[in-house]
Amino acid sequence: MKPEDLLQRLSPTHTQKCTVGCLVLDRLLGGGIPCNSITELVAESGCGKTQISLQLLLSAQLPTSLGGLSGSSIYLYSESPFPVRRLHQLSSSFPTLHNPLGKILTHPLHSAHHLFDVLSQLDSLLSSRLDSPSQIKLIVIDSIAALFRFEFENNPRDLKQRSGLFFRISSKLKEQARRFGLAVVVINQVVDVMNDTDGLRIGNSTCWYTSERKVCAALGLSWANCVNTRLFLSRQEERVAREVNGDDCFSTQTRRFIRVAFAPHLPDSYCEFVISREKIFGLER
Ligand SMILES: Nc1ncnc2c1ncn2[C@@H]1O[C@H](COP(=O)(O)OP(=O)(O)OP(=O)(O)O)[C@@H](O)[C@H]1O
Repeated sequence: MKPEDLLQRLSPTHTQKCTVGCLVLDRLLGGGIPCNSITELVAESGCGKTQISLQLLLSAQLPTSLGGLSGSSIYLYSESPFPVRRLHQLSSSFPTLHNPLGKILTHPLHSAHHLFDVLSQLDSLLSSRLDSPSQIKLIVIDSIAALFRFEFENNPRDLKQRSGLFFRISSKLKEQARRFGLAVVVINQVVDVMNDTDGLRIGNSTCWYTSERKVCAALGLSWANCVNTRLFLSRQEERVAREVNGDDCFSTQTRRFIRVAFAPHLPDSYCEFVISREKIFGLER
């Protein structure tokens, strides 16, 4: 094999992608969420991280001719219970899928160590389903920050252990992603940036703005080095005026944005997106 062939094989530009279920969002992402690597969705609460993940659980089941991965998915969750009703609602936008909820395996997570144990146990399941109609092609972890929040103190010993566990978890995920051709999506939260000196430039920016807060991704620099692609979601409340019986009435409207924070295969770009009852979709600029 020539070096350039190896580069081509490993480059996310050439790897298989999983459609997000919307052409505008796929265009932003160069075709969708790449297989063989880890993609992280970072945002404050209520921005749409879980909604996008749920849509991915469905779009991954689409045939490859429609941008899907023709596969089942695993959803590992640590916070709220698995949102079955919402998934059911979103599935109405995928009428060609037969029993889509039956192709999503779910498992609760109690701690970061538990996540590592669950991932280690997944090897045999992933192997047994390889190249079968029920092969697993997507793993979603919702959310990684919640798992680490309570387990470690802010002292040098705990921080060292925490970084060690980041690398063990991400190495396991990357190994599985490459071996089984999986797309891996990890959800992360944000922390406030208190002053300008707090912000360390990671990717396209030192910090981002959401709901008029200055934030950066939770879990710091060590974890940032564990993911291949980071997508930042934000929201902004806007006052909208409309006339009712000759009077001005004001209401608030939430605008949501998705931005490439860093990715080996994507430029710094963003687009606005909408969460409707039926689906999540991007808006043309
Ligand atoms: N059926 C629906 N129709 C329209 N919008 C919805 C619907 N269900 C949820 N949403 C929107 O999605 C938002 C929640 O998104 P989501 O749960 O993905 O946020 P999140 O970023 O995962 O937050 P958290 O970190 O708290 O889990 C809600 O605030 C709401 O605006």
